[in-house]
Amino acid sequence: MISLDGLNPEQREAAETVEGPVLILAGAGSGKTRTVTYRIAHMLQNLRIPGKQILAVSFTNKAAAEMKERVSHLVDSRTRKGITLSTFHSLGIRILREDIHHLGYNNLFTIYDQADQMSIVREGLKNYRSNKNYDRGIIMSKIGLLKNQGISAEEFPKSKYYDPENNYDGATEYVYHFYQEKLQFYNALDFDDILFMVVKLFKNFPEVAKKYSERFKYIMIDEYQDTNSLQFSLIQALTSTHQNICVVGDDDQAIYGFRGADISNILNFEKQYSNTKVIKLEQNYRSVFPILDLANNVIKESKGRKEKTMRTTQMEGPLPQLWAAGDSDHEAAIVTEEIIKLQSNSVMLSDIAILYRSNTQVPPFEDQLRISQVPYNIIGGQKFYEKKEIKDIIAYLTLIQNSRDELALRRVLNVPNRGIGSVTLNKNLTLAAEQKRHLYQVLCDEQDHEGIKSFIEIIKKYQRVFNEKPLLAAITDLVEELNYYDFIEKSYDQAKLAQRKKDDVKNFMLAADRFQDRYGEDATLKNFVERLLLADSQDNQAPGEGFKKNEVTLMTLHASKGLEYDYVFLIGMEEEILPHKKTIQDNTDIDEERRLCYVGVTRARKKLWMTYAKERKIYGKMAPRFKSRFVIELPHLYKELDRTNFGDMSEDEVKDFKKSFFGNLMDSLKE
Ligand SMILES: Nc1ncnc2c1ncn2[C@@H]1O[C@H](COP(=O)(O)OP(=O)(O)OP(=O)(O)O)[C@@H](O)[C@H]1O
Ligand SMILES: [Mg+2]
Repeated sequence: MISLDGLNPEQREAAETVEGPVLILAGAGSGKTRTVTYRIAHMLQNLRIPGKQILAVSFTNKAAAEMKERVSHLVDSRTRKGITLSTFHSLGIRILREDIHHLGYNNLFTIYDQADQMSIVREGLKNYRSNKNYDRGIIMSKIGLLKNQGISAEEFPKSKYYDPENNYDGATEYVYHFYQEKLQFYNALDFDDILFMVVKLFKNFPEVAKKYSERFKYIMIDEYQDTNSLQFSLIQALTSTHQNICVVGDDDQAIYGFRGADISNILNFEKQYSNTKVIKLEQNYRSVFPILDLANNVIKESKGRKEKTMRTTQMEGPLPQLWAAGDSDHEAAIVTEEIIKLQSNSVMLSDIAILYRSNTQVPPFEDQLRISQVPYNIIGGQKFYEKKEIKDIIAYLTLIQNSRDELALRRVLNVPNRGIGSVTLNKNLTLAAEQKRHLYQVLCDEQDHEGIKSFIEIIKKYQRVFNEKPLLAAITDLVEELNYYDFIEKSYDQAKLAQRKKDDVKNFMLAADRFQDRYGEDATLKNFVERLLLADSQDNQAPGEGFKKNEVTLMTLHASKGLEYDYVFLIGMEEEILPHKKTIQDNTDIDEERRLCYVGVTRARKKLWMTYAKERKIYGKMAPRFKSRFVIELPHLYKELDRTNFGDMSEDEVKDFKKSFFGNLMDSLKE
């Protein structure tokens, strides 16, 4: 038996109520996620509910991985076998792999990333006859937003989102059609398609929806305040045969409105599901009183919220600090210095996080941490899978799996060089278009071109090899067959650079190796490629990774949701960063920025630092900066320190200081 003694009476009630709808609406750090974890353990171990009937959905891969880990501490692997703990996206992919054929796609579809998406939009715009210059990014994000509202290209002109006066909408309509047709032809989906297609599938084929609803008899959703209308439709479909749904969330932490999340999903839950048991949690177990006090006061000003009270028993703790830095480099320098101090007081680096509003704040911190040899990990920042060499290999793997993927095909057709120039390519593209066939099929018929013949041979050969050999062995063979290391060496003049690229490829192999270790028989090419493509913006973990390393964590406020750290640095606490410049200019949802600030503050358990720079380079020019409005009203709740070293230096001294600072930086970059 699992004991539920680790829960307070309200949490316990939520964990024990497994039949019927349950809503836990409570503030940060009140143990919502912990309750879900214990609830799962209770169902598995005490009620003997088979794992395959349980579905728990988290917001990010990292949060899902944490939940998995917590459950694995509570119940052994046999008891939890078959359970689904995932994100909406991985759940969606699983469903589509099983059933997308109903929609006319093949189950081995590829998932396109942003670069792939952009190149199709570009092509679409080229076809769109207009003398106007349209911004691809705007069109791309319009399409994404539409998909998140469940609106197809056909439905767009009839929807409330269509404005005939707006000439972007005309272009978007055209490109949306073009884009969707191409994707289907290539047997590919983009990220937004995943849930879009699942909802379409469930709508058009109710018997498929019923199958999943009967499979997942017990459903839990964490961070429910950030679900959008597609996710809501998905949940409705999954609960069409029962009402065993438990959602947990906090309206004060709704931070994805900009991506179409709809806070009314949580606020109206009781109306959607009659007889909902509502549970409130008021005890905060995470943060010491001074941090909680600041958080409560930051969020108090937010409009239209459900009033909540939060108490803690951890009354003792240092006051949060607000540091003024000279500029962004100085901000990074004082934070790094403090981290080194913490480290020398035996604090684990894995208990420290640096949180920020936007990725543009990261470079000075990366530089400082590297110079100071403090190990760090940037969540969602490092674009490992976007490096050219890695993308090439992934393209091979994707193509081996889905030969209809024309983007992957075109990417590597002549990599390494096989003498297939653009003339040859265009000839075959025209042929494919004329015959309405896939480029790959057309190339398969090629008799004369040696380069094409050898390319097709490789793809065909490895379609076999990946079926016969374990993943790592097959990838190793492929890289050798391609002479890929040679190719890298020839492509880069600088030996060092070539070496670095080769190391990237080796790291990729290590990732495959870890993946194989972790997933054993399930480490198929299909699953591996999927995991690679799912490493979305919030999550750059290499596949198979996920163990806590002793590194400082750097991530955006958005990515930090649900996580906690003993020591937290909230950087760039200034106007035009938090709140973001765009929301100030458009005077849109400043409250969403406020909630973001609340999320940041409530990540800290023991101590919180906030920093801002008095000056910052904006578009290459130094400009004065000001403390964020979110804290300016609350000076009694933190200790303010002016940390500008430049305070009593002469101008020349400042110059020298900067020169020596940047000198170090340049040296370290040269290393
Ligand atoms: N009853 C309890 N006894 C001891 N510790 C608890 C209890 N409930 C929660 N905690 C601890 O408090 C911390 C916060 O819990 P948890 O992460 O579940 O909160 P949350 O409500 O999900 O927060 P967030 O809104 O930030 O996601 C965790 O370290 C958790 O283990
Ligand atoms: Mg949580």
